[in-house]
Amino acid sequence: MATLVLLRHGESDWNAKGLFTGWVDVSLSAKGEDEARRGGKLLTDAGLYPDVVHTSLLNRAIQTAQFALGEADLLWLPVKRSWRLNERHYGALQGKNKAQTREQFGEEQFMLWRRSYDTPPPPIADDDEFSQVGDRRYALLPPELMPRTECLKDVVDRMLPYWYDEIVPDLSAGRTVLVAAHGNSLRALVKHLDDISDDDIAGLNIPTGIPLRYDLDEHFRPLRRGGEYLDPEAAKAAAEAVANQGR
Ligand SMILES: O=C(O)[C@@H](CO)OP(=O)(O)O
Repeated sequence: MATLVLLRHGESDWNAKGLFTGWVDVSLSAKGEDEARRGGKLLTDAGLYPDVVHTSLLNRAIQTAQFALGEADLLWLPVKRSWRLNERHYGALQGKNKAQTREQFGEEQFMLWRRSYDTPPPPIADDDEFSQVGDRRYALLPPELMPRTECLKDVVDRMLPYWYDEIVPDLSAGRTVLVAAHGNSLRALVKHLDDISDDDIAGLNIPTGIPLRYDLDEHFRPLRRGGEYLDPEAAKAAAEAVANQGR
């Protein structure tokens, strides 16, 4: 059996302001820092000690791992980072207010962009203030892989190679793996793990800062579908709050 722990970053400054964030590199809010520390405490309270951590290239996930691992006295852990764990690129919606977008385009279009499996928002222009073109952290990314927008299906497609090539080898070596990432990159991973249909994934929301534990069988499939949040009640309330953003 292998153990995987998924951790969505704590609340970011833009989560607090209700803005679409995607690849824009915002920091944790003070509340988000507290959530991340609490996530670390939940790990130690559960006796869960990761051996390795994987993060996206975005500060809010990196900071969350740091705060959580600091709390657990595990700052020394080996770490791997990849753009493949980044948040979904939100295209031209990056930097836009969710409630205003919903008012402007209507509930149906808002939800299609936000939660449908295969409808990406319009692409972002390279000269948009919230474009990542030219960002040094993606300098080694082949230009044809640099997204200008993504739907969840695109995230599944770019995340899965990292799952198979980098995370599964750690799990099969017997390591407990912590993945600190984002609402939509973790939805992509949970969709794969729990084999959730393209339609049903629209209803899945991941709360900030609450570790989600998966014990996996020899085929790296969950022993228990849906895994187990280390604070299930708080996770349920927080997932509902995520679902209701923009309302
Ligand atoms: O703005 C974003 O990048 C994401 C996560 O915060 O938002 P949503 O939950 O609306 O997909």
